[in-house]
Amino acid sequence: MPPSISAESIDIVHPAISEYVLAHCTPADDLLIELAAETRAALGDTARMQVSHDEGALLTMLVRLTGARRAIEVGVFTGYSSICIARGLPEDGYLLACDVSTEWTSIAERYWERAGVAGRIDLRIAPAAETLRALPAGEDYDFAFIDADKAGYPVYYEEVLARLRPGGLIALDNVFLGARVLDPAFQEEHHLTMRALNDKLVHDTRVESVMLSIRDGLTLVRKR
Ligand SMILES: C[S@@+](CC[C@H](N)C(=O)[O-])C[C@H]1O[C@@H](n2cnc3c(N)ncnc32)[C@H](O)[C@@H]1O
Repeated sequence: MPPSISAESIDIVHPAISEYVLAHCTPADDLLIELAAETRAALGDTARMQVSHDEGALLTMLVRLTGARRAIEVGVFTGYSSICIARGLPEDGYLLACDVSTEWTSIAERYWERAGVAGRIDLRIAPAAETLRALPAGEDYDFAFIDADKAGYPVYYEEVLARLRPGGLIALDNVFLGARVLDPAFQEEHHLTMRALNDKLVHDTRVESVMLSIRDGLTLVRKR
């Protein structure tokens, strides 16, 4: 366990570095910029759930680098990350997109159409644990992005891993919980769950993993 720290006392990434990083990625296109703006205008502070541009660009790159054809997203919101994933897939690629909100995903569906990726995305509105458990057994998927309710992460991880091909990749978002994983003052269920999952991944011999300090922390897990 690293030394405990007050979550309020640190910036995970210094704001100046954050700004510099954003200015030095391939820029977001007009559609993603418009989606981010509409999400902010419609949902205010809730828009913070959306992945940042650098993280979205990383998702597209990871999907391309793994040569993924079939992907899963757990946590769609208004569709920014699903567009980034779908764009990395080939024309006949497939993205299973899980969420519980028709309100938020109705925005996503509009933007998927406009991005020309709607045909690749299969939206399932139901608790993701149910959707994943109902998938047939078999290592059919190449890539997964987990970015939904944090208490559900251990189940999402196990269900996705069981369906991932060897060499496939899972990306888990928000593994720092705003640095609260380091601060023992935070003892709610999702804090305990994320701490335990982060610790478990280190010794999980089924995979190799690396925790990246991009944004709120992104762990990449490659199935052996
Ligand atoms: C952090 S947001 C996802 C952000 C999205 N990846 C993006 O970049 O715009 C989390 C999403 O998880 C969804 N969610 C929460 N609980 C869920 C559950 N049990 N099953 C599926 N989705 C869930 C929420 O409705 C919300 O849209």
